[in-house]
Amino acid sequence: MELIKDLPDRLLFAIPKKGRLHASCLSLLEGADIQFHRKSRLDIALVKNLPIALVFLPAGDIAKFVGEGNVDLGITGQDMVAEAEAEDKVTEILELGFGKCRLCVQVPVKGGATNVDQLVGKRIATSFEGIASKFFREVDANATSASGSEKKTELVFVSGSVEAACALGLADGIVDLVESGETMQAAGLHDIVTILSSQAVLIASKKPSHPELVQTIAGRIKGVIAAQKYVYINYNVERKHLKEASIITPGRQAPTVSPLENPDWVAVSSMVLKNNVAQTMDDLEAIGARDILLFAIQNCRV
Ligand SMILES: Nc1ncnc2c1ncn2[C@@H]1O[C@H](COP(=O)(O)OP(=O)(O)OP(=O)(O)O)[C@@H](O)[C@H]1O
Ligand SMILES: O=P(O)(O)OC[C@H]1O[C@H](OP(=O)(O)OP(=O)(O)O)[C@H](O)[C@@H]1O
Ligand SMILES: [Mg+2]
Repeated sequence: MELIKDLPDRLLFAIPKKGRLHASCLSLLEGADIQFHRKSRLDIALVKNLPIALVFLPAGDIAKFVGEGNVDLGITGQDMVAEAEAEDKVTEILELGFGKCRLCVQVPVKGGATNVDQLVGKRIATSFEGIASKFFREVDANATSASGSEKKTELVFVSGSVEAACALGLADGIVDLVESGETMQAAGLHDIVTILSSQAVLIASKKPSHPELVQTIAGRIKGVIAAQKYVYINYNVERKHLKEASIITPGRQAPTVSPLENPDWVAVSSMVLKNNVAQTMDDLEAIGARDILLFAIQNCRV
């Protein structure tokens, strides 16, 4: 941290140092042309082409550091922001579209509880102590007012491999993340409640040291994300079908329409959502569009 104190002129940008979000963050930085060289074992890297220092921290600590203003900007999961109770202390600038998962109450498929009320007074293993205790305090309170019993659900902290806790006899249920559901199913568990949905986000402290640089980085990252989300489509269509074509590929403002030598035909180009592009091409073919070409977008500002 001494090195950080020596960097007053640089914006401090925290990146998860390992784990699920690390690789996607590095590719975002590359797409945003944030150039750096990280020396082996060093958790600080100076950016060569901007007055920024990257700080590599555990994803779980980033919300706290940004919330306290120790670093200006960071990428972490919305679950981590909630767990650090930093929702009011940071500004969420942008959802990044990766690290998507749900934080769920999970119980054994065989012989486990069928709803959360049946977990009152039982043991729950989790590494999300803050969120889980808030959730079960409410479940306990509802059970108390319904039945008069004052049982308290017990939380057992585990730092990883949470799914093993039930099989090992440590807990009757767990609170942990689910993405594909593979880990949960392999452990013989199923989810009975989703406490929150999460994805990676770009967050800033309430008073960043270089507000204009925060905007520059946010703009660049927005461009990289939009470029991943859209492709560029180009095709020829008979002028009489232009209205239908514009409905199929409306673009962000409007499609670009250019005349062709043959006055009955026009060339159309437009940005379209990547995840629906096969359907878009089918629809264009159905109205007689020809020479449909698709291009990847390297980067953009939209
Ligand atoms: N399976 C997953 N799919 C998608 N996103 C996930 C998944 N697991 C975790 N995440 C997201 O990534 C963030 C960091 O999780 P990660 O597993 O990298 O950290 P960790 O559990 O503290 O570290 P590690 O697993 O390396 O010990 C989580 O807070 C969550 O937002
Ligand atoms: O639904 P899935 O696609 O199976 O993903 C969910 C798993 O991913 C995370 O674990 P991670 O791999 O980070 O290991 P950890 O338990 O050591 O944190 C999370 O804690 C779940 O165990
Ligand atoms: Mg993990």
